[in-house]
Amino acid sequence: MIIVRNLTKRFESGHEVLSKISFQADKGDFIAILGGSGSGKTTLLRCLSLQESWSEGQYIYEGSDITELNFVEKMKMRRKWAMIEEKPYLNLNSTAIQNVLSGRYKNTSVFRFLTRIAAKDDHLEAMDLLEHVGLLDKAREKTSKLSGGERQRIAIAQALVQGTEILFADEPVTGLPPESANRVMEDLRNISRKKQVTIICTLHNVELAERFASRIWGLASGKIVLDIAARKLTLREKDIIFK
Ligand SMILES: Nc1ncnc2c1ncn2[C@@H]1O[C@H](COP(=O)(O)OP(=O)(O)OP(=O)(O)O)[C@@H](O)[C@H]1O
Repeated sequence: MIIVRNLTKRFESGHEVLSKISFQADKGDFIAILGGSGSGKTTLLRCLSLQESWSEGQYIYEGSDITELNFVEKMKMRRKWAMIEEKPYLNLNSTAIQNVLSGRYKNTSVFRFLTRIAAKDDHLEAMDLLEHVGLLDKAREKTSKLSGGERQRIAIAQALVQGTEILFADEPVTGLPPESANRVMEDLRNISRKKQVTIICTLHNVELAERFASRIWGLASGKIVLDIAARKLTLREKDIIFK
């Protein structure tokens, strides 16, 4: 469980980009963050994934106050989290399964890291994740031959092979054709439901948030102005978010 209280982020210029953000997120929540351009969506995701420092606020994960942890403890905590971006970082010359397994090497022994020899269990888990994202039949395919949507689904499997408990996704479907975007969103939903991974995802597309997420946050001027169980938004709610 994540509990955040009064997260505030100011950049050096003094510009307050996030103001007193508070929420609780549970295992298996699939949260879509909607908001206009410049509302602070990416900054919020970067703060929550500890890629940006905070100015003020408390961040509790599984009972530990993260803001009070030292560097090593924070690094250990971060191993349970993963981030996927609009353009996934994959080795296009490797096969799909090799890319998925490369997520595992971050948490593995030096010998395996150097030799890139995967344990049988890791291999089975990677295959299981490829099945989850519907790409088992493409496991041996070179990644350069896969479509944008398929690459994003490989990135999701790669993120999860680390035993990830929280997945942050920054605009994971931007630029994908509608069918591929639907498929990526469907995979994220399945993973949150079946593997109880907490997913926090920024989106531009309201309809995708309504259809696939379990919860919608509306962000405007650095504040959460709407926090509801996902459903079709009313015109008034859209106005509040995108005014
Ligand atoms: N490093 C930085 N220094 C100063 N201001 C920044 C920095 N990064 C972002 N900002 C500002 O913070 C605000 C929020 O930016 P952010 O990228 O989080 O918005 P966003 O909601 O993700 O926007 P978009 O949907 O256009 O990607 C913007 O006004 C932006 O100019």
